[in-house]
Amino acid sequence: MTAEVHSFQAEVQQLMNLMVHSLYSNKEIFLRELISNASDAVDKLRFEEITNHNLLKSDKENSISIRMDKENSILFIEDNGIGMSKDDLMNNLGTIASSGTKKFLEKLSEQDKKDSNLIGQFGVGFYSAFMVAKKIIVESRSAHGAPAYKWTSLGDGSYTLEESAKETRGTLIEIHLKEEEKEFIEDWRIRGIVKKYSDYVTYPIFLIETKEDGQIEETRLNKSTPVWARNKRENKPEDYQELYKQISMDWKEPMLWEHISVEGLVPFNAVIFVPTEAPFDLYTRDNHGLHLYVKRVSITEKCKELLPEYLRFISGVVETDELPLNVSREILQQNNKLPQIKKQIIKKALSSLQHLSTSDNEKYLKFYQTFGAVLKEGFHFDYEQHESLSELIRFKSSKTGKEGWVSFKEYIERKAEGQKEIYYLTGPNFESVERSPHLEDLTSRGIEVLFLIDPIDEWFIMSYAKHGEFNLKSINKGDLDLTGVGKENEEEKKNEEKPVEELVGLLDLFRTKLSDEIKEVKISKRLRESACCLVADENGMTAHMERIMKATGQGMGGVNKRILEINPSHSLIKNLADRKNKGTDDTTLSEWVEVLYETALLSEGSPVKNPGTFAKRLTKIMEMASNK
Ligand SMILES: Nc1ncnc2c1ncn2[C@@H]1O[C@H](COP(=O)(O)OP(=O)(O)OP(=O)(O)O)[C@@H](O)[C@H]1O
Repeated sequence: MTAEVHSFQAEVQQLMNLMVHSLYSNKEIFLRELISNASDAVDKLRFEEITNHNLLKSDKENSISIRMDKENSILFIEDNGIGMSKDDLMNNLGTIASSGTKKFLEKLSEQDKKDSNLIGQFGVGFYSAFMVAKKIIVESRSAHGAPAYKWTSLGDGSYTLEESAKETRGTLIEIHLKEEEKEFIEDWRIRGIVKKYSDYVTYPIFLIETKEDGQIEETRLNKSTPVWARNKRENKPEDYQELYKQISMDWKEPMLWEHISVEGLVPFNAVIFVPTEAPFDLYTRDNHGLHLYVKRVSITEKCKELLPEYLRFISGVVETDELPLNVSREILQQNNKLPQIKKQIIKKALSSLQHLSTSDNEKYLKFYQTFGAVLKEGFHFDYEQHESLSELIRFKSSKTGKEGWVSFKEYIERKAEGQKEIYYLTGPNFESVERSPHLEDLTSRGIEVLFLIDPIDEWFIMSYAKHGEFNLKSINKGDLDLTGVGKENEEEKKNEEKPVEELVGLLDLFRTKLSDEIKEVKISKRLRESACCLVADENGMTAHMERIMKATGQGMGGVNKRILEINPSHSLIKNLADRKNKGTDDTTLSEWVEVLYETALLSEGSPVKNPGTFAKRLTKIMEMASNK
């Protein structure tokens, strides 16, 4: 039978060009990728074997073997796993199977493509073998029994398919090494690579060598028990690092790992990892989860039932013997043992983060800057963990400066005299809240204000209104009574004693003039330097929240009116009150009132309704002032 010629899908060709022309120095990872595929194939076989007794049998134990033909520089990697039919070969090795790889390719800019290190960071599976191969032959027979097929490619845009005489189930891959990559035919090199990357692989990896006397020698290269099932003391840091690379496709070292062995009611072993950097799909990923094994059989790679969404940056492996082997993915959702394992995993993950925060604060803050916003989602979804989560979150504040951080604990330790609430201000970024007029009185009293500047914070605060005995109090919402809190302020005392009658006329003017825009005008207790500011009702929506709602298409129209607070000791307010009381023409005063309101809008980061009119009014007022 003649071979059929097929073209690769465009993206595959793109990926292969990347591989073939890659200057990536860590080419040895190709073997890790092929071994990982072989191990997956045996996993799949074992999983299917439980329910399907008609699969082709193998006379060897489930394993992976590596052989070399030194004379012709060919490396053979063979497994007796599930194998591939002709269609499988076309679908798996002619298109891009993994959607992650596809996204990776889409994400690569032209500039990035020149950065060969990305290859290593991502781990691009089977095709990485083209970094070292001038030709690859894959002979495979599906365990379902269809005839075997042979796939051949030079990595040049096409591949051929023809029937093969292979009788045993599984896959045999021939890597015809490029002239300059012959180091990979040396057995010391192969031993080293397997040890380095694939020591944890569940199935035996054999090196098969023909000795000078013709004897065939089989040496097992990997350890027999996977990392998670061994005693912690037997494992070296490198064991965990390698396991991480295998399961996460992340080339960077993990930031943190935790080996969990639980004996109780539902015994299980697990290793969980926190990455150093955020995966590109951290906010969009819906395929988070842990790799679940039951009695060494891989059940599913992303078991969502084992990990809450707010810990979706964690990857890892869980093995338990407490589930039936033939557990289907649907049954997993109803299984009552998984929630118990999940609970333990959450507990361990949070406590190991807590431990990191006390043992290496710098490293913890790096973690927090990368994953803190995701962690905060937990306040909404996991009431039970509020206490542990509250120990883990950090804030910028009026005292930390832009680079610093403060925890709830530190905040409370340095609270001001008489302080019974935790004060916070929400906003889109540090700059916008740092100079907010709402801070003035608090700052002058030496009271620290937390800056809630993550987009998620408005939701966080809805789910977490109290920390211990301290209510969390927004400083731009409702009344703010700071009597007796922090440093007493002489200025403040004077204000309180001051009669407000002289402001009545001006307040009325504000009310009539701005009745469409604001809910109320009040005398402020929170201002020192600014003439006025806007605040939300106790239960109302802050300007920041309103902007978020609008951005997410849930605008509230004109319904959400705020309160304008004016500073009775500000000379501008005093002058305006004087003018009003002396009966100055309302139309001129109205202009001032409008401009004051508009500056309050600008200082909270909101746009003015009509910038052109605002500019004209301001110019007119400046002109009047300059004439004096
Ligand atoms: N030894 C093998 N036995 C059976 N199927 C295999 C084997 N090697 C590869 N495959 C099939 O080819 C597919 C593509 O492999 P490839 O390594 O490119 O991607 P992947 O393993 O799915 O994803 P990743 O990008 O995560 O490595 C696999 O999903 C699998 O279905």
